[in-house]
Amino acid sequence: MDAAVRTVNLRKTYLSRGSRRVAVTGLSMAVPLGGVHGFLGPNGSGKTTTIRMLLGLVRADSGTAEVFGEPVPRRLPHVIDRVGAIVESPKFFPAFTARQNLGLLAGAIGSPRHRVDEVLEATHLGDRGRDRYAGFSLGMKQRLAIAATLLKEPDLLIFDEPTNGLDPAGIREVRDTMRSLGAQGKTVLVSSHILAEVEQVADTVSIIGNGTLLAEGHVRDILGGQAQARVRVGVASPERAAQILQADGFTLTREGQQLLVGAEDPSAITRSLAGHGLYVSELVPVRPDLESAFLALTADQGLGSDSDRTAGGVRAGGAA
Ligand SMILES: Nc1ncnc2c1ncn2[C@@H]1O[C@H](COP(=O)(O)OP(=O)(O)OP(=O)(O)O)[C@@H](O)[C@H]1O
Repeated sequence: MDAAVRTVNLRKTYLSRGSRRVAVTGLSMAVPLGGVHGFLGPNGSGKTTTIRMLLGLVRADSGTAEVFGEPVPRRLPHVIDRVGAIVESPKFFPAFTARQNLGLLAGAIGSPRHRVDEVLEATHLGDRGRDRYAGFSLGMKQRLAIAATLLKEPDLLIFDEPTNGLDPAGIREVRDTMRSLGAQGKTVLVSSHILAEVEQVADTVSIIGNGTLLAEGHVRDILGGQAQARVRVGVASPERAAQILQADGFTLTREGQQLLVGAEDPSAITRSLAGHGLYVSELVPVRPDLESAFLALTADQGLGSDSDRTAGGVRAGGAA
């Protein structure tokens, strides 16, 4: 597979208060070319450290990393023009308009002036270019940050938790922007600990915990591999229905008056119950989500034993 980013056995430790803290260990991951790739993990799992190593901001202890096939940091100067990144909140002048701020940046990096209007359009800020930065909502500020990374027409965009601190509307705006960049054929590597957010936008994901890879691939494959399809069944006599279904080999759990039944094909449930004179009033497939897959994966890793790593915890949901 051609990869925009590839790491092999990457390791990074920090010296902290006299002891070594392992941030990333044995991390081998690949980000395919084109589309949105979610980089998922709980707080403290090593996402920012990995991104910083890719950008040459932190040096790995061992292992290798490549961006567009070039080993980094050694050959980073050869590919850096193809990479745009937001790792920390970028600084803009509050009293300047969006267009003035981008114009300054374009001048500094040698991008042609017409790029300013193009990137404002690409981030749906075309009609806000003459507004002052100070009056922007958080979502608009973040989209302006994305606009700034687009000035030099990068092929790879790296966003570290780009929706942190945004309200649902801002999250949606940034998500739509990432989706449209991915659809244009750019590679967007976006880190997050908010699973619902990435699930809605990513084509592929890498999930890490404790600095190492837990799962990687297409979202649908990870969902398929982790969670059995379930169906919520409403029926007048749930107790009797549970007995019948269990006798027919279904696994299930009771939820009040309803049953959650493991089944790929809901019609198998109706067939089984109707055969005993029971008719369902409700039959709703429960979609397996990345959150359950993620929690199952990270639970195996004993996340939670290290108070530092889990200080922020895993935030599931939260997206609009
Ligand atoms: N400069 C540093 N010095 C010491 N330890 C650090 C440093 N940077 C990160 N760490 C530690 O390395 C581990 C990984 O941190 P990192 O920021 O890479 O994780 P993360 O997945 O990006 O977390 P978050 O979602 O909270 O940003 C954590 O235990 C963190 O405390």
